[in-house]
Amino acid sequence: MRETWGMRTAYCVESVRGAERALMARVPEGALMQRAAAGLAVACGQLLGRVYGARVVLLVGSGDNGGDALYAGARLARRGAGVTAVLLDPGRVHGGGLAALRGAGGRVVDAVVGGEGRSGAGAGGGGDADSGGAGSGSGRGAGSGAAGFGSGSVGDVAEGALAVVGRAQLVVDGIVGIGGTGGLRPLAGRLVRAAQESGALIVSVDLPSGVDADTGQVRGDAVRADATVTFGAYKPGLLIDPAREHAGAVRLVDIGLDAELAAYDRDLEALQYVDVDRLLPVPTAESDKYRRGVVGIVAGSARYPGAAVLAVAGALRGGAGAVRYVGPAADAVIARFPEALVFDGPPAKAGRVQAWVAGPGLGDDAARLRDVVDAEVPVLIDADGLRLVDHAAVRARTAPTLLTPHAGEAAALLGVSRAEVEAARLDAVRELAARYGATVLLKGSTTLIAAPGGGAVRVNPTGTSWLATAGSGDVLSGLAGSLLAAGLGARDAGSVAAFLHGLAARLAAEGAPVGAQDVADAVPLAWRDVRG
Ligand SMILES: NC(=O)C1=CN([C@@H]2O[C@H](COP(=O)(O)OP(=O)(O)OC[C@H]3O[C@@H](n4cnc5c(N)ncnc54)[C@H](OP(=O)(O)O)[C@@H]3O)[C@@H](O)[C@H]2O)[C@@H](O)CC1
Ligand SMILES: Nc1ncnc2c1ncn2[C@@H]1O[C@H](COP(=O)(O)OP(=O)(O)O)[C@@H](O)[C@H]1O
Ligand SMILES: [K+]
Repeated sequence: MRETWGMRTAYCVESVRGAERALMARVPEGALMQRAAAGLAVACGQLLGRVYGARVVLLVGSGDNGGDALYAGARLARRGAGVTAVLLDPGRVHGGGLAALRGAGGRVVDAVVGGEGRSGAGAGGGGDADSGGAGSGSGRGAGSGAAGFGSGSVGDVAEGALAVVGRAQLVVDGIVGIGGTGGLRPLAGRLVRAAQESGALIVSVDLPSGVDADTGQVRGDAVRADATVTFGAYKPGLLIDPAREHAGAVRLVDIGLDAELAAYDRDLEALQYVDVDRLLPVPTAESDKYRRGVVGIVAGSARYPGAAVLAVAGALRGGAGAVRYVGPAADAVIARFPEALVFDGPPAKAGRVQAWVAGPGLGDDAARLRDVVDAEVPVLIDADGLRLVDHAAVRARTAPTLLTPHAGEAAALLGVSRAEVEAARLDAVRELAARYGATVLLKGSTTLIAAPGGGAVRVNPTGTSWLATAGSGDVLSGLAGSLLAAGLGARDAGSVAAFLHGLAARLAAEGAPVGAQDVADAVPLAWRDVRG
């Protein structure tokens, strides 16, 4: 799935809403929703393969997210699909959308016992009756919602609603989009579970209902979709776990928002192949090993010599002209990489170095680490280095600093639990960068890179869980340090390293387990893939 166009960006809800308001002032009423619904219907059609005769069920919430689902359902019904809308809050439903669906021959059932008939539809799903909650214009019905899903306090899910969901081929999740707060409410949860158990394809409208659009957090139940069709812009939650996992394959539908979004700061960005290609440090005719950069590696110990070897392995593939290893594992390093320069004295006396990597397998060697932190060149601190380092000394540094914690190390730095970091990665990486005045690369299922001055957080698009293997973080450290030595800024070095590292793991793994050395060995393949 190689993409040749540039940076993928994501915007928070506030920015999307602002851009939408500006655009809506220039286009006919309802035009944006029609664009969204058209894109949604096309995506559903492609997933179904054959629309004619397909059984499609729309889970329709009380806002415009439900409106999108209804208009898309109308389009599918006109192409011959059997479409049934399940209204979660029959008293509050997008009137124009409901009328469109009915006009196209779609059926309507109420989700809740007692709500039946208020939308003019019994559980059996007769579609001809008039809607109690729906007007014919584009606004929403104005019912009280007293017996509705929104209150979350009514009785049972109607059997008829569960039955249609159980028979669906495709379920469209229009429960809630960017207007949502918290996880799914109980009745929605029941219907979603039924959809999940039915084995139907599930397509979420704009976002999987129940996830936090801005942060990727999931507080409670949320839809697990096969695909999500999002409108105007990616939202951060679509790119960050745990929400990202809920989204399935994400498709962006252009509704004409780009020009308006240009007025807003991006919250998240993901480098693509072309961006990485532009950043890779390629030698020129004037290059020599010093001009290409020397990266110093302070890693490994008598107990963990392997970490030194792996960090050097990463560094040799990162574009620096020379790798200088400083520490007690020189024999192991030389045995594997005779091209490495080695030294067993203090880093300050090791000779010329344009960037340092300190920490993998370091044990308790705080003295060597201190030397590195005092150096006036870019420094990457990882693993044991993060545990040993003097926080005030990091904050006092003037040259770029890149910290590369996994969730456990980030949790220790922040004084919270690992689970809290994993649940709220974006907050954690921003907070760490601000607290330490350093660029922070937070590793894990979603790797994020934040700069100390704020601005867009980078998210790595190439990650793969094959990387969850001992020592692969050491390879990443060496790789990123090498890119620092070659002259990249800390944010670029971290994000390019993560991109190459993930790609290397994919290329090395091809669906089978790999070790950290295999990942290092495949970095040149990743490099060629990017340049090719
Ligand atoms: N603006 C535009 O130009 C365009 C917008 N578009 C579309 O509009 C969507 C935004 O629509 P929106 O603003 O109406 O909000 P929306 O996401 O439907 O939800 C709000 C409703 O949900 C409810 N609710 C809240 N939390 C909930 C929960 N956890 N579980 C269940 N329900 C919950 C809440 O009700 P209440 O809390 O009062 O019960 C409220 O009524 C956007 O995502 C995109 O799909 C596209 O058409 C493109 C053009
Ligand atoms: N579930 C996962 N999905 C994708 N990448 C992962 C996952 N788990 C770990 N990784 C990646 O694997 C590497 C592991 O690094 P780290 O935790 O430092 O391990 P080690 O200390 O053994 O080298 C990191 O690049 C991290 O982003
Ligand atoms: K949704």
